[in-house]
Amino acid sequence: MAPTPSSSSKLSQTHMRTPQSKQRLNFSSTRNNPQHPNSIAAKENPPGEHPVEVIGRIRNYPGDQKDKNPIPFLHINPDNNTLRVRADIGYRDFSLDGVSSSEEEDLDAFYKKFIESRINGVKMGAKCTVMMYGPTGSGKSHTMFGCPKQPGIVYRSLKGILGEHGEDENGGERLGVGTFVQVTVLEIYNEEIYDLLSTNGGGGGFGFGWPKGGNGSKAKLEVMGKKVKNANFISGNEAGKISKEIQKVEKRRIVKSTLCNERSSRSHCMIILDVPTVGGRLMLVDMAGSENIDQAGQVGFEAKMQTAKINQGNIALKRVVESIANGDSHVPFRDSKLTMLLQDSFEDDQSKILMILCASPDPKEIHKTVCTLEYGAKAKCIVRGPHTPTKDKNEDSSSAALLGSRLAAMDQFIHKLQMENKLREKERNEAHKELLKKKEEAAALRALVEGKGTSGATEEEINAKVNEQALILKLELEKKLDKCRRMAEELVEMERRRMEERILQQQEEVEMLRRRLQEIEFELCCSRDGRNAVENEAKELDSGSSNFAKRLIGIYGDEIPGMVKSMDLDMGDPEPVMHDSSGIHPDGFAPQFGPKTGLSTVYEEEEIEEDEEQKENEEDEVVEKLIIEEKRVCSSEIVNDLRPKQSDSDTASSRLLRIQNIFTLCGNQRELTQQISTETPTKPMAETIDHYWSEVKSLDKENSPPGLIAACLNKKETPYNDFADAQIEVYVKWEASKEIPGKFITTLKVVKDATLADLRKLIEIYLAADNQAFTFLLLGPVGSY
Ligand SMILES: Nc1ncnc2c1ncn2[C@@H]1O[C@H](COP(=O)(O)OP(=O)(O)OP(=O)(O)O)[C@@H](O)[C@H]1O
Repeated sequence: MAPTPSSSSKLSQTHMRTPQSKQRLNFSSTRNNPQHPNSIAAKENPPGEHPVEVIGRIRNYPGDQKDKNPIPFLHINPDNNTLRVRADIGYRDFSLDGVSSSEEEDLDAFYKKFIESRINGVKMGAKCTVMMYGPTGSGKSHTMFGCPKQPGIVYRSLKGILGEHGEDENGGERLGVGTFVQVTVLEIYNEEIYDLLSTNGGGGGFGFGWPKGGNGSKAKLEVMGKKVKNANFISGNEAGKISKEIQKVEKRRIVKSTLCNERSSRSHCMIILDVPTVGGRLMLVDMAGSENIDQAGQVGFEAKMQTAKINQGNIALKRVVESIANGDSHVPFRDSKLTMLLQDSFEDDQSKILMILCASPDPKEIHKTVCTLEYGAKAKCIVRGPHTPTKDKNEDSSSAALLGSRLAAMDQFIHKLQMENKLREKERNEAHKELLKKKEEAAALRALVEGKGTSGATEEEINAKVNEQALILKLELEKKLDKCRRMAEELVEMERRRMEERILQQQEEVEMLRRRLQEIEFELCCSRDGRNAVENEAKELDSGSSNFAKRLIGIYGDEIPGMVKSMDLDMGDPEPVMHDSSGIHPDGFAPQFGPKTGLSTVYEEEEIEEDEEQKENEEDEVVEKLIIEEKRVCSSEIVNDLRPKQSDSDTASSRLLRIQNIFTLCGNQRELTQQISTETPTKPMAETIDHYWSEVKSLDKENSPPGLIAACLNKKETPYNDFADAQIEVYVKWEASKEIPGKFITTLKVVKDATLADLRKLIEIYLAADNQAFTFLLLGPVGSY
């Protein structure tokens, strides 16, 4: 912690002596007062000077009180130096060095009128003490510190010494390169001195009356002689920065609400502003309110004691002033900390004191105002006596001490400047290096840009290149597309050829089958009609496949005995005709034929009257439609048994009869099948079931015959035996639609409970055309044909 210039120097502490400490100030007694024209001193000695100047400052009415008191009791006389206090019984004039009303002169005007000249003196090395004296609420702090709109004397003085931006206020030449100030801020409270710039709290706090949000406890300082020891200070040459610091610490002052002032300063505040380069010193003292204990309205012993202690400084100062003014041999400077610190201000003949007496215009405050003015008038009367040789001798030693102090402060400041200079030098070097680096980077970038500019292509060239590349890519793409197209065409062609080959192959197979069929038919004819017939058939077969169909008609054209000729009973088709057990068709069409092996399904041609060419074509179609499968042969006896009796033309009764016959037939067949199916189903049988299963799978289940589907589905879960048990074989002959003419014969397996509708569905599946209409012609047990 750096000491204040005055306290840091041991020299100043030990050797500094108040020049006039051993010499009484001449006071204004008539006898000794040199100002008095009749005084002896005036005759013998040159007139002494007044070390204390007194200015009256009348604050404006607080709030709306002005309206309530239209007639002011304080009146400034035209000479501007006399203040008249009016009372009911008369008036009293107080002669001062100046009077100012804050209503007429704001702080700026007041500063310029009464303070500025003294600050200029400090700048030149003079010493000046400005102290605010007056009762609480009279505007002391306001005048000293001001308000945000109007800076007080403290800040204006700083600006006056250092200038706005480190230059002097008038914007002229600075007072040498080393013009700076050192500022110490002290607070005297309860007869203790505290360092408001200290934040470490070495001296402990008060615990009473601290302002809210204070920066913690303050350091307590000791007084050595007439100076404080180890006080912190702010040094610098920028008024703004220092002002900000003072503003901060000023808030740390102890304030308290009193009857007289809501935020009453309960302490004396002393701002010591040294200008080491010239030895100037400005002491700004904002004194606590000068009211007495009762006026302060404090209650309680402790509070009263505090008020008493606060007043101790005021009372001591009052006594000092009176003592000096009276020419007493002893001036009680040491009665209070305040007067100890102000001793130099009174005794140093180069020091001037400006006492600002603050007064309120409120008539209620008249008593305090009069007291204050009386006090000021006394202080104004202090006259500093002429110098004596002894004093000169003392002055010399004092001057030496002062010089030593100044030199120490200068050394300190120079050291500080050197450090700052080094720091700035370092920053400058770093900035310079950074600048060089940036320059290099900029040069490199420039070179890059320039290089690109010379070697690079123009925009048109770049565009042309891009277009060229795009064209190449497009051509390549088109080539690839062509290739793909060709490949696809080749593939299609290949596939087409393969399909053609397959068709040819299938045609060959069909041809082979046709031939095989012819052989079978031939064998069949041989077995039935004998050799001649066989020869005839062979001849017919040789003559073309159309004869095959013709022969089939010959063979199967008649209704098979025991078969039902059905006209789709469910759909109201023409009624089927039932054969009698003799196997004779009602039309006399159906011939008898015995058990036989052969086709389960054949296509019957009805008309073979067309010309040869047409016949050949139709034969080809018929051959293609042939479905050959192995067929089990049933005995004709069964058919005979199952065959219904000869039907008559009575439609209703014959229909009922026929239906009954069908179910009888189916029932008989079921019995037969049950007998047969005790054996394990043969492979063809299993294949047939599989065939139906695959057919049924492709069906739309909702529209499928329930019995059949059930059977087929059950077949999946049940073994063949069970499935065979559940089925019977039925011989069915039907006629397809007119679009696809022809008759079909086949044996079908149906479930035992199947209805004609189921059978119809089965045939639809068989035809693989759901929408294809057809008509039942015959229905009967297997082997009945
Ligand atoms: N000239 C003025 N113009 C405007 N307001 C003023 C003026 N003088 C004082 N005041 C206001 O009056 C109130 C009391 O003033 P101030 O605190 O300066 O009195 P004080 O003499 O310092 O009192 P204390 O001794 O109790 O600290 C403050 O709110 C202050 O702003």
